[in-house]
Amino acid sequence: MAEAVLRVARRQLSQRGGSGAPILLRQMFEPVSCTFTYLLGDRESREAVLIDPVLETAPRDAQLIKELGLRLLIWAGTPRSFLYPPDLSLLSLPVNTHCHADHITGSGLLRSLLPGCQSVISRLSGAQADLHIEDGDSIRFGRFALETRASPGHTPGCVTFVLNDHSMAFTGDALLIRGCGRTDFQPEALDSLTFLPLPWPLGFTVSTVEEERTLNPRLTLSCEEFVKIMGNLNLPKPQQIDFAVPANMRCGVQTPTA
Ligand SMILES: N[C@@H](CCC(=O)N[C@@H](CCS)C(=O)NCC(=O)O)C(=O)O
Ligand SMILES: [Fe+2]
Repeated sequence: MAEAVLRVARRQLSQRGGSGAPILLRQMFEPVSCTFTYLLGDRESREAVLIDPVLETAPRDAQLIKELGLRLLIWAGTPRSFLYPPDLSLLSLPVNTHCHADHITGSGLLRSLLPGCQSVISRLSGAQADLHIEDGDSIRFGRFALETRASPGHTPGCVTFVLNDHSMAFTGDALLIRGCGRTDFQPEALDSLTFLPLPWPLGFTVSTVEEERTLNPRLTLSCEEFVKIMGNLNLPKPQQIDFAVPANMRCGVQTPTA
């Protein structure tokens, strides 16, 4: 069994890094699907995790990981916005990480570009991966760990990753800055999302729970109002959905394209 698998410990939500060490953090952008990819690393052990890689930018991410002298343990399917929460009670409720509909994950290609790294996604996503995680699982990298919080709503398999010092949360499409992910892909998940009502990104890349609670218009809606609004967004289908979802159910493209 690979080391990365062993590093995913079950039910360790209360565990903290406690080192106070500064984490290596890079936020990267993929402009076609407007996806943020996050690289988190431990400067001491050089172990790293990549959240939400995109197929087209996987070579960029692999190069950066090599340039920084990092060893990628896993990638993790997830978010496009992150929060610095003064109060994590909101985030202990459904937020997200999921099988994407707007782009093909870069995870399959990264497995080829960085041999030894392993793909990770939630079991509830139903997608293939080297490693499936569930609510409460902790993904360790060096002195840090990401705690997995189930956050259905945008999709039933969405999860949010909370850094174990509780300084950051990677929420994905369920909770966007001033927004939230659409709920018409899997409407049965809507109930859970009503706890985290929100609107849409305005170009911001970082926010806080307090800020969203205050400034995110949908946080003040009643459940009924929220359900009504989400049911009447009438958004067009994501352009890549018809081939991105089937590909992502197989962990993306498995071999480098010519
Ligand atoms: N135009 C984009 C798709 C836009 C879209 O549907 N985004 C999703 C998140 C990605 S699955 C979403 O939940 N949007 C919320 C909203 O309020 O728009 C494309 O064609 O890729
Ligand atoms: Fe999505």
